[in-house]
Amino acid sequence: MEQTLFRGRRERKLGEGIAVRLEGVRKRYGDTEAVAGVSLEVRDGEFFSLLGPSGCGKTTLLRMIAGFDEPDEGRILIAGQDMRGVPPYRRPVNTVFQNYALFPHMSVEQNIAFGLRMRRMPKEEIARRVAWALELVNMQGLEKRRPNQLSGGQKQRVALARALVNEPEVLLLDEPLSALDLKLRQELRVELMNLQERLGITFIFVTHDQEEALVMSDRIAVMNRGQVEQVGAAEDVYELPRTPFVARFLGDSNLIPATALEPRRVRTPLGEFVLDEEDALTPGQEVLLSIRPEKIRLFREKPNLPNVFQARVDDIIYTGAENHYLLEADGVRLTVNTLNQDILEPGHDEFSYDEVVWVAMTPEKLVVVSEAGSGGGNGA
Ligand SMILES: Nc1ncnc2c1ncn2[C@@H]1O[C@H](COP(=O)(O)OP(=O)(O)OP(=O)(O)O)[C@@H](O)[C@H]1O
Repeated sequence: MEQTLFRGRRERKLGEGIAVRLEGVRKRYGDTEAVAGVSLEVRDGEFFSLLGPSGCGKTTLLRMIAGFDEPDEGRILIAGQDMRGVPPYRRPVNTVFQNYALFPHMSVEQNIAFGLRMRRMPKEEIARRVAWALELVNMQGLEKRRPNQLSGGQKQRVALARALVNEPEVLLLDEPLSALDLKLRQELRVELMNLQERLGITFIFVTHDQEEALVMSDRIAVMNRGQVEQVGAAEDVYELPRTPFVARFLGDSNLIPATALEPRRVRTPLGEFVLDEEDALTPGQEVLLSIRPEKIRLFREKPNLPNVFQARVDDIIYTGAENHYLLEADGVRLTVNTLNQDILEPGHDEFSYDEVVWVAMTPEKLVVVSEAGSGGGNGA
């Protein structure tokens, strides 16, 4: 099995084993199928994210791994053990919640020590572990404070320390950064990543924030309506989305309808395109093609490239670091993002309103996304 992953383009070696395995897990609340058949494997030492919009079933899935809820169908295995009927406190996992869930009447130290006291650990061992956990999250010196004397970021550090002090095999994190402001969130992202790398604990991280998932994760499972639509390394799910939902949810995407003429040749409203696609199409097949706004290239003169056509600049949005061009061609609207960067020749991308430009779509950046639910990249 391939064990080398890249996070932020840094090579990471993961363990051989499977920390958490979900097999056909389902959960229904009345008429709502919150989790609709999820199969996944999370590797030992992996930073794994469950990413999806509100209501897609992320929290329900996490709660079932933690043992706060049981699946209606399917199995959850942690470190190879079937968890059916195993209560939360007997599972080798701990959870960090969005709202910290600290005990308000206890000091930082007492909050962190609570789980260890419940397990009747000797006093010296508790003190040693609490000191270790405080140092881990940079909270030394604040051990006597109460939660209401802490900032949001500090509270979340205490919540993290309280979970880590139990030395779980798997740490479950349910939107732990979403209550914090952007700057703090960005700082804590880096801290969390470093901590995870240092401790080697498996993290399962729930978020609806695509950037957070892309930055932090070894792999991401993109969820929609109780199902996993695609699993892969950040670059894979971003560069090669397999469903229209994944293409739209992770960043912006241009979706173009196409009909296959040959396995790697399609007809679109913009002309005939060649594809560089692993899985060949059947002639007559109707698909959607996805291309990211920053992968489309614009030219003044007709370039000698495949998949070129002309379009009119309908609107230009200046966002500081980028220009967003809204193009119109044969009834299709496209968004193109270009960087305003000094290393590029001046004037290379300064197109004007109503200008007719040449557009090129590199075959390897043009991805076939099958309709969701039609077998377009699932689970495991
Ligand atoms: N205890 C419950 N009783 C009834 N319905 C529930 C319960 N818990 C969750 N649901 C429903 O199940 C679906 C999935 O909810 P879940 O909380 O897992 O989604 P989520 O992806 O975590 O969303 P969010 O990001 O908003 O927390 C939703 O439609 C939700 O309303």
